[in-house]
Amino acid sequence: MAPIPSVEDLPHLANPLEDAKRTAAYRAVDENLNVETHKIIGIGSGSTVVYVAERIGQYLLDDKYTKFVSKFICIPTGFQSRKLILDNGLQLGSIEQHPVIDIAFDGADEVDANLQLIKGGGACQFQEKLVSTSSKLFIVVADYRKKSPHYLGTNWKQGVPIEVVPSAYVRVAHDLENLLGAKKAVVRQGGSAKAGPIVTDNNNFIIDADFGEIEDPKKLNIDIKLLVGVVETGLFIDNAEKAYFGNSDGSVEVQSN
Ligand SMILES: O=C[C@H](O)[C@H](O)[C@H](O)COP(=O)(O)O
Repeated sequence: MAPIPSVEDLPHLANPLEDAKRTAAYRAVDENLNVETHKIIGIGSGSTVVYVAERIGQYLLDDKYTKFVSKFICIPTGFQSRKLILDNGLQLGSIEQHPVIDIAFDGADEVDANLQLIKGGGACQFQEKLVSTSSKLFIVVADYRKKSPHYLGTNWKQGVPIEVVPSAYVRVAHDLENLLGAKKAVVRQGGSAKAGPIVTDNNNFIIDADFGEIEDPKKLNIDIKLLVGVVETGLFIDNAEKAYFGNSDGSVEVQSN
């Protein structure tokens, strides 16, 4: 058993960007997780939420908190997330068993001034949105690159990730470009890791649709959802409560509505 290390005392990681992610994630857990009242915990996907799971694992190892954290049930958002939960000694549960979640933590690809998000850079947005919208509290953790200076689509240039049924990818790409005005809508390929499209944890494809700067993400989200063949968009609207951004100087900026 070991007491939780304070963020300030931690040795720097080799990569300053990882330091920024870790500081944001640790602060977000320390300031929002209530080990006595929270029990069902949503764990997102990506490289920043790794530090959320790590921090919660540190609470598990601290005598003061073990009796609470050992009773946590953590709800994953995909294969990587499940492994994060298990690797940190936490109890794994399912959203079928726990459709109401107390608090969820996850990363983001971009955050605008209204706390609207683009997510899905890692192709996990369907289960992430299922968990984040089933949670009473949803906290975003990110590094400084993710805070948009303006609209969504300003810094994140890869397009809005959209999960689609594989048989519908041609139709959805056509509709995104011809009905909704996407500059381009391209199926995400596996590159050198996999010949052909990547396949999500839900056995679907991802289309990345470039809409440039998105002035009205709420409307765009609805318009995309109405297209036949769309499973879920990477636009997370009116969902996040707060966002923690780790900066390269070790500071953390907190955005809330
Ligand atoms: O599909 C992946 C998720 O939406 C991630 O949370 C998002 O891409 C951010 O990932 P990272 O924390 O690695 O920047």
